[in-house]
Amino acid sequence: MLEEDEKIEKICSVCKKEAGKRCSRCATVFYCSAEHQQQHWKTHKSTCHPFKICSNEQFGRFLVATRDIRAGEIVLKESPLVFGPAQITGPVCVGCLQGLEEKKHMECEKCGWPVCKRSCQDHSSHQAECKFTVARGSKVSIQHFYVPHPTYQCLMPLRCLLLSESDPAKWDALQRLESHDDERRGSEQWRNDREGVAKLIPRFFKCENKWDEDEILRIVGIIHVNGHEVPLTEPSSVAIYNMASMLEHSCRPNLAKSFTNRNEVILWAPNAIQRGERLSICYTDVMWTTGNRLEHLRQTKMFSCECERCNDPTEYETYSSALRCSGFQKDGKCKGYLLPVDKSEWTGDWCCLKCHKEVTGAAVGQILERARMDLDAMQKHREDHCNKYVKHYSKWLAPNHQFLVDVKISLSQVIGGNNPEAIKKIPYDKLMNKIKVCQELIALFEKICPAEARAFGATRFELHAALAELGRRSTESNNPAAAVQLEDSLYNATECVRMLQHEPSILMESKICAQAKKNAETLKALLGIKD
Ligand SMILES: C[S@@+](CC[C@H](N)C(=O)[O-])C[C@H]1O[C@@H](n2cnc3c(N)ncnc32)[C@H](O)[C@@H]1O
Repeated sequence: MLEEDEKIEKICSVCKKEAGKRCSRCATVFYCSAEHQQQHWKTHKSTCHPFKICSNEQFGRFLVATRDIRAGEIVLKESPLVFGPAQITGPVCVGCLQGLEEKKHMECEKCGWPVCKRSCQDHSSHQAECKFTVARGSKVSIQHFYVPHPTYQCLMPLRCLLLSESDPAKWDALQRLESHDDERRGSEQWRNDREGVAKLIPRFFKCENKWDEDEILRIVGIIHVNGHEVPLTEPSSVAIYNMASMLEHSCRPNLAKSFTNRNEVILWAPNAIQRGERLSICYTDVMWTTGNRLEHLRQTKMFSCECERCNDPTEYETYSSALRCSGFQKDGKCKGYLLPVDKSEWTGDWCCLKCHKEVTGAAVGQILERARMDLDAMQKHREDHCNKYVKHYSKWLAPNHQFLVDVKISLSQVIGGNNPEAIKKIPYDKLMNKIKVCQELIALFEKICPAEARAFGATRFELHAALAELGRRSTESNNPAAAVQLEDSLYNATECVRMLQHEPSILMESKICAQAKKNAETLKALLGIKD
């Protein structure tokens, strides 16, 4: 793809004469002189990205790096085309989108939609729907605050539809996004959207002839396929971006996603990316098993993932979706792992990679369902519950299985994590166990999700804290290993900061990052390291 670039005539974007300079930020436009480059910057800066848009039959549009991207570089920072409440949500403030409690809210003076404070009724994102609601002739009246509210399902689609009048340029960009209209038609989700949105909007807003059902359903499809969950409010909200919506999915993506306090998305590269590589994010949860990821992508994004990770049932020999053969055999001796007989059929029969015994899909399903239910029921903030779960399900699940990893992440945080002093009081074996759990998690993340910045950041923080405590104890007992342990702690604190540097101040991760920064300074002083 990029070889074609080499054949492109290098012509100055300003005077169209032969050009010897290339824009170093995007590597896609040329100039004959520094003056012309400077002159062109005003127009060029909005499209100056280190990637270009490509497309093919299978993926539609996708983004490809036009130059080498350094580890840590921001690849794209973008404001949303539109943002609003999630489809299934209790009442939230229509200005800032924060959740509301029954007696602690007010109503927009013009239209009646709930807001948390007066200034929120003037929020720009509420204006078009406010006018539109006023036009229906009566104010909205939200009465029930503790259940998902049906009218809220209409809000995000309405915000999108009203862009055609309030912001035609954004409306055009929205129209170009994939809706999977035909594939969605007839599905359970589509039927719910038809009843809950496409039929409700005309009825509720008294606008029978404004949009037809198919038009509304197409927009709902665009929201499902392209919407990003934004975790800045409680409950989370949804935003649609223009460029970011063109990123393809991979179950081992190369970009990390974060948000600013203003709902901008930040896509950055935790590790270096080579020119010509395709840029990707994960549309589902990278920690899930292959079966769960595939199913979720099929249901919500309408495609069957064929990425490298999905094509390798061992998932880079981590066996993250595997079960243990021993759990299903009477003698319990076989140490092999079970994986599906057919790698694209995760609900079919499974087979042991070692002894080749087969287990029915139903038996596998039963264990997974039980493990999932116990996971939902347990108290993850309790170390004893976590240990009990890990001990019990290690009989059936491979050590890197989604459910065990979920509990091990909790365990890494709860061991000595009650308060800043708690780690000083835990016995040596617990401290070593915390270190072991963190190291195993990091080794797993490096293989299956090297760009999962938040998981890395949080686990690096726990590991740094445990190693600092180990170093402290070693120092007290004159153990010569102390220096290495403290250096290792410093390395993990620094990595934590690197991974969480783009997290917004609203989120806990940003506080963890700030604490890691402080701790790194203390460790440097202790080790006599100067910047
Ligand atoms: C958010 S959109 C990405 C942009 C889209 N390709 C476009 O042209 O607007 C998501 C859709 O892109 C396609 N897509 C993204 N990643 C894919 C992948 N790994 N394999 C197949 N299709 C993919 C699917 O059709 C998916 O529903």
